Amino acid sequence: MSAPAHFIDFIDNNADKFIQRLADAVAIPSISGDASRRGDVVKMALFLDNQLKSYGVETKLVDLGEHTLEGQQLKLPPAILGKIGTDPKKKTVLIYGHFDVQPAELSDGWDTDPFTLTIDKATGRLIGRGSSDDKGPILGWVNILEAHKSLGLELPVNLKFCFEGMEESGSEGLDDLIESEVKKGKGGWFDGVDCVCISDNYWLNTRTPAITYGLRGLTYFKLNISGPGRDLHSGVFGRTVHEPMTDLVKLMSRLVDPDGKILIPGVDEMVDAPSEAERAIYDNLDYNIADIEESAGSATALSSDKATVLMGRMRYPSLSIHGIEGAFHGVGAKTVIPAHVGGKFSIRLVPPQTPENINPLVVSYLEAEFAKLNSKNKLDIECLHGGKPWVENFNHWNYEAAKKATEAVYKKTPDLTREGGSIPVTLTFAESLGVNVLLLPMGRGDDGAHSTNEKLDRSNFIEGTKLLGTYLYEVAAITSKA
Ligand SMILES: C[C@H](N)C(=O)N[C@@H](Cc1c[nH]cn1)C(=O)O
Ligand SMILES: [Zn+2]
Ligand SMILES: [Zn+2]
Repeated sequence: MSAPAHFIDFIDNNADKFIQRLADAVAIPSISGDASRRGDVVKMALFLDNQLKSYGVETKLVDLGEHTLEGQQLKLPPAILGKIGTDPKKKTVLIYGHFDVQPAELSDGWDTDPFTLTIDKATGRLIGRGSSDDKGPILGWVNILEAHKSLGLELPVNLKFCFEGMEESGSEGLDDLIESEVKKGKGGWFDGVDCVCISDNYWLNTRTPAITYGLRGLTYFKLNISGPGRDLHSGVFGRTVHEPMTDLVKLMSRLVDPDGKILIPGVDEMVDAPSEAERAIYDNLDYNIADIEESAGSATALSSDKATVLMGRMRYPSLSIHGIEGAFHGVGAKTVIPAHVGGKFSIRLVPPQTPENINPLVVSYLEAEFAKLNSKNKLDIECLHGGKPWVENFNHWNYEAAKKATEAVYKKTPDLTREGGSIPVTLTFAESLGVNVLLLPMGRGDDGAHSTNEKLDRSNFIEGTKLLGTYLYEVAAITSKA
């Protein structure tokens, strides 16, 4: 059963209205990692809740409790649970997405205000923070709901929704919510779910749609080094006291080599080498070094071998150094010795790695390396958040439906990929609901999620909405035959 032609026509005919809705969403700076923006994350939850309700979804906003951020005790933004349709003859698909975004400032190097959706008429790019990650995809689902309500068309499946506002900050509170709903059994919100679909990642390149069966996990650290009672004058105290920044830079330099090799003993070693057959999967993907260099904006790939680069993203761990809190970073030449600095790095994890088996290796290595510095400063190691990796069985009707939908909308066979990023809740859904989970991306490999000038191409938003809608029809068609 392919999607009805009038559904597809509705999407084409209402494209400008859908883009305006995306502009309204992008205008809310729902940055979960910034305490001063917490009100905006809540505003975004209410915006989305209102949209869902207006197209017939029964929703509830769930209070997830409190957490500490930047030394403040804050209420977590509510999660949105929704449902529409209870036909026992239909499959029930659970849709997950997130309405929070990464931080963005014009001064980071954006060409336009990150929270004003800018439409580049020449390229069709819809530029703004969250356009691709993940406001465009979640509004894709809203577009589908609007189309069905306006056309008086019955949805081909029952839908449940779980949208959160903390994904970019470790999905705090969400696992507990899912587990408590699952414990309720029959009356629980997720009761009766047959499969999960998440649209929150990207194609490998700019040409070929993808379906995704794996995500890396994550463990995120902050190394706090403190010593002097306050910031000091380097002319007065240089070569006089142990300097936190000097210790930190030394420690951070011992984490990873410039070629990506992780220097913490036992981390790289935990992952097996690929078989010839597995290597062939990467060799055969529609991807080349130019794709990564184009999306990175530089000719700096770690290897000229495509399979090596792809495996670096999909099936090996990686360690990235993100920044230093408390370090002098402004303009000018301030001659300061910072008193406290916090170095931030994270490790992307692949099976069998988990935060539980990796964190002790990280902590004992850093403590030993710090001891070698003979510094009188103090080191405190904080793990900010983490999540486990996930790999799914793609020989399942859920993936078959996504493949058929991709072929129907894009007239192309999708790349079958593993994503280098992380969505902590994915494994929780897979394990606690015991159902198949699929990632069906909307955006392209050069969207620049988390980066400056993040964009979603107009065609990806519109064709992507058709793709997500068609997928629901394909789920209904395949499972009615089974
Ligand atoms: C893949 C997804 N769209 C995403 O961007 N996930 C984030 C999750 C995260 C964890 N800490 C901060 N953000 C990612 O992979 O970085
Ligand atoms: Zn993200
Ligand atoms: Zn995301």
